[in-house]
Amino acid sequence: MNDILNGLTGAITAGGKSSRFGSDKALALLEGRPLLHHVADSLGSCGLRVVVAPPGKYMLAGWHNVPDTRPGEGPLAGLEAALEAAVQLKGAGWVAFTGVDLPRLTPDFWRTLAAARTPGALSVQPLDAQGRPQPLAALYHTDLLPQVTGLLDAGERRLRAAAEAKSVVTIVSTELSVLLNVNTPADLTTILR
Ligand SMILES: Nc1nc2c(ncn2[C@@H]2O[C@H](COP(=O)(O)OP(=O)(O)OP(=O)(O)O)[C@@H](O)[C@H]2O)c(=O)[nH]1
Ligand SMILES: [Mg+2]
Repeated sequence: MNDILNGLTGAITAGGKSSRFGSDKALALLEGRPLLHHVADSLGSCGLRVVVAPPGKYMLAGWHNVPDTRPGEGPLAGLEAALEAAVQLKGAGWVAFTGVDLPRLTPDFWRTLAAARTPGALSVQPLDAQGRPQPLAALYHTDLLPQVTGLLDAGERRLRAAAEAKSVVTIVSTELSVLLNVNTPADLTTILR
């Protein structure tokens, strides 16, 4: 089958400390499976798949383990590592980028983002329940890599700074529940309600 996701690199940034969760949330179970596996399933059709994490920390069959370029510096640094890996392993193109803690993402969510790309766009981001772009479940083009590196070198750490507003396409997600984000144990309980 010709799946639009096949042309994308799927990337999960998984180098966080889970300080609010209290234990490694990537391995926390939802419906009997680790959050990391739920997220990985949503990106399973991507032609290349990378997880940015310390070497050997997670075992994901079919995924390349890529180490952080700047360990502990947050998800913007995780994006830098993911874009670098995508360029090295596949060449220039689009990366579907997310974290370990959005377990309700689906392949169709990513297909909707992929279908919304426009010429000249460098990122596609869904609007959350508050109408704000959610940069942790978004597409980024590898052309952003020099800019992301420059931002990090200048001290920027906010993921939402990765792409300028004029190069971001935003989409209204029909199913906002796909963006449910687990930061605390209570968030996980809420998801199950
Ligand atoms: N590769 C990488 N990923 C990171 C880093 N910091 C956070 N992340 C990931 O970014 C995503 C969203 O971050 P948070 O929700 O803040 O997760 P966290 O940093 O583990 O949790 P807190 O310590 O509670 O903030 C998660 O998938 C984290 O694993 C980092 O330094 N490197
Ligand atoms: Mg954090």
